Amino acid sequence: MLRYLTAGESHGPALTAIVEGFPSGITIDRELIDGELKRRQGGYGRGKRQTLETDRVIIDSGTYHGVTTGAPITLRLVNNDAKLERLQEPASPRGGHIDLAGSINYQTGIRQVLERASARETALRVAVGALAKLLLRELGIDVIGYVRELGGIAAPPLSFDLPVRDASPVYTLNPGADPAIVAAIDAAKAAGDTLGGIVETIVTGCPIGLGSHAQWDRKLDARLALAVMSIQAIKGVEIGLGIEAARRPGSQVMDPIAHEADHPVSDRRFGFRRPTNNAGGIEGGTSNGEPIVVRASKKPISTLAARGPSVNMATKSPQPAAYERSDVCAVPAASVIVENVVAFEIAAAIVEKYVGTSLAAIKAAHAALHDLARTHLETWGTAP
Ligand SMILES: Cc1cc2nc3c(=O)[nH]c(=O)nc-3n(C[C@H](O)[C@H](O)[C@H](O)COP(=O)(O)O)c2cc1C
Ligand SMILES: C=C(O[C@@H]1CC(C(=O)O)=C[C@@H](OP(=O)(O)O)[C@H]1O)C(=O)O
Repeated sequence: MLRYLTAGESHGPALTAIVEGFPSGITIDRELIDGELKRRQGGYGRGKRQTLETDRVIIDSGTYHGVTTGAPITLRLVNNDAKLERLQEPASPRGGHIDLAGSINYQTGIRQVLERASARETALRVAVGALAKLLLRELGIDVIGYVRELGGIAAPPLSFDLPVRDASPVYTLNPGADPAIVAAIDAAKAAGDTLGGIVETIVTGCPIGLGSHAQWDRKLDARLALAVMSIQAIKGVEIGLGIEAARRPGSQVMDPIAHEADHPVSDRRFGFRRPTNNAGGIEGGTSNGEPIVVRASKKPISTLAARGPSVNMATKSPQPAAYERSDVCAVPAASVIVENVVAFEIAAAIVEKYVGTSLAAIKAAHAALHDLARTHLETWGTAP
């Protein structure tokens, strides 16, 4: 079983993740992991904090001469802005944050709970997902995330007709990338407000048969939804058509099935072709070989420079919500986070399916199960 835990506070000395069950034999590609961390730090609308941090992964365990051993892998990120013990207790809780419910739940101040709830933790989740990508790429599985919509303005969708890597670079919203969206972020900032958006992740190259229909907690769509929904500020998750499916008749939701007799032996889909992908690559909790499409809505950031109404925790009298500094928009960052969180869940499903302790074992099982499925189809109806 591939799993991980994270630890660390936003302004503590460091953030740590322990990844358990990661197979042996995979060469650590630091450039890939640090590249993902850099992508997460980018995007138009981020606040001052990103100018202070330079996220680079430190690997404290689980490798030997740069190759994974199968032992738990410790990933660490240093916080440059480490000042936890010097930070003051906010006088008033911020709506949209853990501040009120968390300090009652844990009987602490607001600082203790907000530090752990902070999306600073998503840096670790990206590092863990990037590690997972090192396994996925060995099997030809690619994961890409991008922005679909920001502040209600549509961004160009990714074309399904092109190989995913060539179709579109990640939509990072550097200044000038999309004048309408950049202007909307600038306007929100000037008003002391913030913007949210919709991000999408597409996984290509998945074998048929990740997840299972047989039990609720083994369903791949359910696992993806849990993982993505757990990301700070994500408020909705869809697979394929998602919510839109409810508005259409069945004939416009169900993906027809065809078969192409003339397909290569290595074809992941054994010649089966689907002209549409409304299911988003998952039917009955199981990957069906089509691209997996996960969409998520990210709420606008709740900490407002214009300071929303709140109350003083000591006197209970009205006092605007606390404000120190904040992002105005972190939707591009969310696209990178969702992408890497999805990558991890796909890798976990791979490790589970192929019961793999090593990369070699996973590759052998991958090939053997493909052959088994092909024989199953070729001899269909002949077995007693
Ligand atoms: C990449 C990223 C950056 C974020 N930056 C901020 C921020 O600067 N200020 C803030 O108030 N919330 C920020 N958030 C959102 C909060 O972490 C989140 O809303 C809060 O922890 C409450 O969790 P919930 O919205 O999931 O209920 C950010 C979220 C993400 C994904
Ligand atoms: C540090 C990160 O995001 C932070 C997430 C966050 C929050 O409340 O979630 C609040 C801000 O932190 P600070 O108060 O230090 O400016 C963001 O900068 C990061 O993404 O690396």
